[in-house]
Amino acid sequence: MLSELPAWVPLGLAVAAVLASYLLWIHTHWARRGVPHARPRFLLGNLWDSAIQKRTHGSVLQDIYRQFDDQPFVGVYKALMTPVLLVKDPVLIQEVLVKNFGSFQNNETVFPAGKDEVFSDNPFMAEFERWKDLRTRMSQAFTPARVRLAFDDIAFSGQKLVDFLVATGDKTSLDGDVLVKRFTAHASVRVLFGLESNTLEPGKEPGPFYEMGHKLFNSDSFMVKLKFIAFFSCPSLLNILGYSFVNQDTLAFFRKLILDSVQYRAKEGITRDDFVDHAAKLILADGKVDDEALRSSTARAINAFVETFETAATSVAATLVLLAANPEVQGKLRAELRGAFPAGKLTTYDELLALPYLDCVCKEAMRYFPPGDTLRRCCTKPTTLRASTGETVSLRPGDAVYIGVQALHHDPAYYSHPDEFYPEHFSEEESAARPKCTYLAFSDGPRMCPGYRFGTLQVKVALASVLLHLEVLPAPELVLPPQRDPKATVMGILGGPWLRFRPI
Ligand code: HEM
Repeated sequence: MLSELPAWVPLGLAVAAVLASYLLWIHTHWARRGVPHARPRFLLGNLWDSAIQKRTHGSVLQDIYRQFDDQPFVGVYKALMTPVLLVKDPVLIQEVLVKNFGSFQNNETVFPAGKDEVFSDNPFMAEFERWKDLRTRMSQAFTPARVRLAFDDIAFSGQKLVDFLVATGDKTSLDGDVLVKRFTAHASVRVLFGLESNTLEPGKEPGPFYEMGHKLFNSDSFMVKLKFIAFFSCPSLLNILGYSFVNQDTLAFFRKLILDSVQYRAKEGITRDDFVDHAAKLILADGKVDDEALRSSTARAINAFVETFETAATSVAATLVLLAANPEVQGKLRAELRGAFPAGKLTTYDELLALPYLDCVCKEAMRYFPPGDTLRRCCTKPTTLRASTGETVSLRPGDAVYIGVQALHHDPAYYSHPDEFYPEHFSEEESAARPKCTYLAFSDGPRMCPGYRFGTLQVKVALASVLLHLEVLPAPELVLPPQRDPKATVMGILGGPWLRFRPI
């Protein structure tokens, strides 16, 4: 009977059997390890809705986190059934981020050196050996002393923001994202390059610094958009799509900026302890331009600019939206600010940072909408995680581990009013009662955000400047209650953070 079948049939059956075994194998990764796991969709896994930008990554993970309420960790599958361990127990989270950093030194997606002229030199994307040097350089640019020195420049930009809003008046709806990026671009250009930009001129376009910064994460190119989706959902696809994200116009713009500034300062004998001065020492050897130093300084300049421009801006925009939606919190914050700065002008760094309610509001906004809603690590050394409840899970190099920041930040076990905007979450008593690693807006451990002081200062200056002079109102276009936009690369508000500002 068998001999009557065409020759390809047994071969086809064998291929089908191998394929079926393979599919069974990849769909049972967590079951075979005895790890509680979410039931995946065939080949698409559990996180597909975020891969197609239907929902945010943080909210998909939050559902799984809540579904496995009493488990310290959960097995999850990404697209094509790539397994990921979602770590929920704060003790284990501390283990991954801080105590056992030696076994989790890399982020999930690593850019090989030189693949992208800019992002390959960003500590966030760098593999451990290169990370050490890049991280040190980035941290040196944002030491506490340097952040303190930056206060006057940022406060100046805060006043420009107020002037811009007063000139605009309360009849015009403004996209808070564009508005705040005009402010962060203005402040970053002053701090990093010692230049005055025209990003905050009323009635005018935001100008090239805004355009260049905005394009870095919000490219018009379909291919770059696809690469960002792959970056978060299926990093191995970048081996096919390529790792190059930053376009040549942006590179050329910043290269020229650095070179012109360095040469101008050398000619005029100007020194100013900032990014350009440091670049000058590397780039100009005996009056000649060192091309490799110019390349790496340009990459560092763009990375510093993008970090100071984008993430803080998304936080400020989201906080303004939350304040517009919660006028009583806004009123209480304004009262604190007016008490501290009766002349309507921010005086000193120390006075601004000493304000307790401003601190609570900033932390609460980043709890409610954490810009990084998921932390993604890669296991780099075989290790076993042991939960406080006794369960263990063994991990091998290459295994991905996720921490659901959004889920933790909205867990009623750690926050008394998890789904409300409630700054009292950060009162001394509530903060003291919370276990470590349950507030991760800036993460924790050696890979914690090196710009947290600078980012916090930008957020506080922007909020304090605006609230001292203007009432923040929801524009008719604003969707309430505010929600995160699943299509945003970093963080966005669904429908746009539309606001109006009434001078008071
Ligand atoms: C409100 C503003 C900001 C927020 C909420 C924020 C948040 C974060 C978060 C959550 C991470 C991930 C850390 C991890 O993977 O464990 C991160 C990493 C990073 N951030 Fe920020 N950030 C902000 C502003 C800044 C600024 C102003 C800089 C400029 C220096 C900066 C530079 C970086 C870098 C270089 C990394 C990668 C660190 C590494 O992998 O070693 N960030 N940030």
